[in-house]
Amino acid sequence: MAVSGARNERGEVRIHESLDELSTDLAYHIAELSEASVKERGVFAIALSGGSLVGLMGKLCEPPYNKTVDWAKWYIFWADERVVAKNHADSNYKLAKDGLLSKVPIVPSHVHSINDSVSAEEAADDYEFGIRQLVKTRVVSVSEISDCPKFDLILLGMGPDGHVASLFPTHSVLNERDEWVTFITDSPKPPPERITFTLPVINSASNVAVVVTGESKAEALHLAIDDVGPDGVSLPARMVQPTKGKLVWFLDKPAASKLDCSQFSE
Ligand SMILES: O=C1O[C@H](COP(=O)(O)O)[C@@H](O)[C@H](O)[C@H]1O
Repeated sequence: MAVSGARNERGEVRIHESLDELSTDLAYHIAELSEASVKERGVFAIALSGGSLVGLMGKLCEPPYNKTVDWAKWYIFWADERVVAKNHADSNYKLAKDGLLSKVPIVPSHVHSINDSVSAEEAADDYEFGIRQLVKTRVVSVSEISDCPKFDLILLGMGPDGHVASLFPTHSVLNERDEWVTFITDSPKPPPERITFTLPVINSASNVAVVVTGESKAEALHLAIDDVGPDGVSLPARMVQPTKGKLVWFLDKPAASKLDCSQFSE
């Protein structure tokens, strides 16, 4: 059974016995948020990441969710994308298409992937423009306290270095406050060219879920979640602090192995 505990501004932490248990909990969480959002707004605007996350969402393609989720109301975005062709092995779109989108009845026009035939800078501008149009029509809500889009759910992974989306440690894009979507051409993790949601957009979401598995991420997770003083301040994963939204961490035991669990409640 997952151990859950409210941890001040670091959100709710759910530690799972196995990846199977984590996947079950994650699918349940996403389906619940989808239902609530469709009931309240008539749509569900969800932003995906790449990496290990997509495989862990696999149970959404199985019963009961393949039938019970209102897929026609889903609008799909990416919190980050690699600027490569959509059929390239590094494409986050391809990963999601192969692992999820092709297995459930999502409306093709609701899938908002990047323009892969332009530069990273143009792709970021173009992606932001598209989101602005959807904010105008309220497919994506708007934050009451910033002019940012308010996604119903942003799903993030975290790298062993503590990066989330394509926001890498010490990179200047961590300071971006004006753009919704920005770009980098020097990612320390290949491929180098990427677009990414900025922190103000991530922190304006109604819900953010960060999915982290594996022992290689335990130290960064400790810095991201525990009270570590100045050591963690500049870690991108620690900068994920939704202003009004709910933050939930979905962890397996190896990833959580360096957390100070004394503050968790069952
Ligand atoms: O490069 C990326 O890495 C992160 C983490 O990936 P993971 O495989 O270690 O889970 C991912 O969240 C991001 O979307 C992706 O572009």
